[in-house]
Parts: sequence; structure tokens; C-alpha cells
Amino acid sequence: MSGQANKGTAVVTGASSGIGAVYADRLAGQGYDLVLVARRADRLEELAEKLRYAYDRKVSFIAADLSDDDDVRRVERMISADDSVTLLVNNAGLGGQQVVATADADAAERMIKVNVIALTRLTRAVLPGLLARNRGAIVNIASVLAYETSFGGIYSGTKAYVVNFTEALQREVAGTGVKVQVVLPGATRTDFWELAGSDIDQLPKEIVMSADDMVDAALVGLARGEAVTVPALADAAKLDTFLGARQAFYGSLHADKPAARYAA
Ligand SMILES: NC(=O)C1=CN([C@@H]2O[C@H](COP(=O)(O)OP(=O)(O)OC[C@H]3O[C@@H](n4cnc5c(N)ncnc54)[C@H](OP(=O)(O)O)[C@@H]3O)[C@@H](O)[C@H]2O)C=CC1
Ligand SMILES: CC(=O)[C@H](N)C(=O)O
Repeated sequence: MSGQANKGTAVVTGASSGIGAVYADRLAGQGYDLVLVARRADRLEELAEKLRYAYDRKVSFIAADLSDDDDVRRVERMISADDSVTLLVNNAGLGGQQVVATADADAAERMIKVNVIALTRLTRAVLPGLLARNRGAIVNIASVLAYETSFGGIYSGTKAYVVNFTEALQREVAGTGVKVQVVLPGATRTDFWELAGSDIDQLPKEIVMSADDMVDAALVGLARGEAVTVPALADAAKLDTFLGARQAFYGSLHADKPAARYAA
């Protein structure tokens, strides 16, 4: 049993497996009560029971399909009405449909709904409450594939959205007691790969992290107030250089006339 003080309630989406299940465990260990969200109620129930026993925290769950509009609205209503919420971990997500020309359009749409639309709507649902209480955090799980497209344009596009959306949110909450973090995991050993039709064992093992290590690093980043956390990146200066170069580049992207190199 844990003697940790209650830190409020953390809502963790995609808690039925992989990264989300590790977040649930670590956050309960830190003293959060939990609301777990995913489709597989049996897994959520089992995890909730285990965490209640291990950490003596309140753990409830909402079985919901985050690609379903009605289910997303139901989760929104429940979490926006809960004043105890201090943390939202937008982790639920899926990959696959790598080749656009042959992608199943409905499956691609479901991916966008979970990775992008649900993340946006659930953020919108909790943010006013966090701001009113001037406390709490939102953690959005993106991917290093926000910056690279080898896993296909649909997945990569959803994760680029998560990064830009979160960075804008960081501007929005600046100066308040609310923190917003975006986490960019590299390849992490979870069910994600098989579900996406890929074999993680084809990757060199030196580039594959465990979900435990990934989440522990991301939580260190959160505790330090990091805005962008890349657990695999050894040299933090590289991220600063990259983000600085991007900002400087943006400074050259407006003019009242086309650049001379486009003269007809
Ligand atoms: N594994 C990796 O290499 C990387 C993963 N990520 C990101 O990490 C996040 C977690 O993935 P990971 O733990 O690896 O993969 P898992 O497949 O292990 O977990 C995905 C979670 O998302 C939930 N989920 C998927 N679809 C839906 C849906 N329609 N409605 C509700 N919940 C859903 C699943 O629950 P259920 O099936 O019960 O609904 C599950 O709990 C994702 O956003 C992924 O993009 C980022 C970079 C690398
Ligand atoms: C699938 C992923 O999102 C992962 N970050 C990767 O780099 O392969």
C-alpha cells in the first residue's frame, strides 16, 4: 500500500495495454486516483482492481471506443464534470495503414479519430476546469514519427498534429498553473506493432525501448516541467537546435512579394 498524498484524479486513455497501462501504474504509485479509458472493459477492470489493491487509490474506468462520436462525447461529459481531475494523459492511439493508395479508408478515419479528434475533444473537455482551478497537466503522447514519415503519412500526420496542437496549447496556458507536455516516444515494445501490421523484432534491439522505461522517463520530464520530452534523445541540445532552427526558418516565411527565385 502507498502512503502517498492524493494528487487528484488522472484520466488515462488507452490504459488497457502498453504505455497507457504503465502510466496508470506509475500515476497510482504517485498518489493519483484514476479514471481509465479504453474499449476493452475486461482489461480495464482487471487493471483497476490490481491498482486499487497495490496503491490504495480510487480507480474507475470508462469503456469507450474513442473512434465513436457518441462514446467520445460520453467520456467528455464524464471528465469535464469531475472537479477532481488534475491530469489528462491522452495516450490512446493506433498505427497501420502505411500505404495511402491501398489504405482502408474507414480504418484510416478511425485512426485519425482516435489519435487526433478524441485527443483534441478530451483536451477541450478538461482544460477549462484545469484553468479555473489553476492547477494540473495535460500529457499528449505523440511520436518521433511526427518528424519523419517512414511509417506512412496517415499515422505520421496524426502525430505531427499532436505535436503542433500541444505546442500551441503550451502558449495558451503559459503563465497559468497548468502544464502541458508532449511526449515523443521512439519505437516502444507494445502490442501497437502487431496491431499496426508490423514486426517490432525486425528493428535493431538497440533502438527499441520498453514501455516501463519510456513512461518512467516521460514522467521525469513532466516533473521537471519539460514541454517536449523525447525519452530516447541523449543530447537535449539537439532538440533545442532543431526547435530553434525551425523558429528561425519561420522568420523567413513571409514577404509582400514572391521570392526572386520564383520570377517567371
Ligand atoms: N509502441 C510504440 O512504438 C509507440 C507508440 N506511440 C504511441 O503510444 C500510444 C500508446 O500506444 P501503445 O501503448 O504503444 O500501444 P497499445 O496497442 O499497447 O495500446 C494502445 C491503447 O490505445 C487504446 N485504443 C486503441 N484504439 C482505441 C479506440 N478506438 N478507443 C479507445 N481506446 C483505443 C487501446 O485500448 P483498447 O484496444 O482496449 O481500446 C490501448 O489501450 C499511441 O498513441 C501510440 O501512437 C508513440 C510512439 C511509439
Ligand atoms: C511507431 C512509432 O510511433 C514509433 N515512434 C517509431 O519510431 O517507430
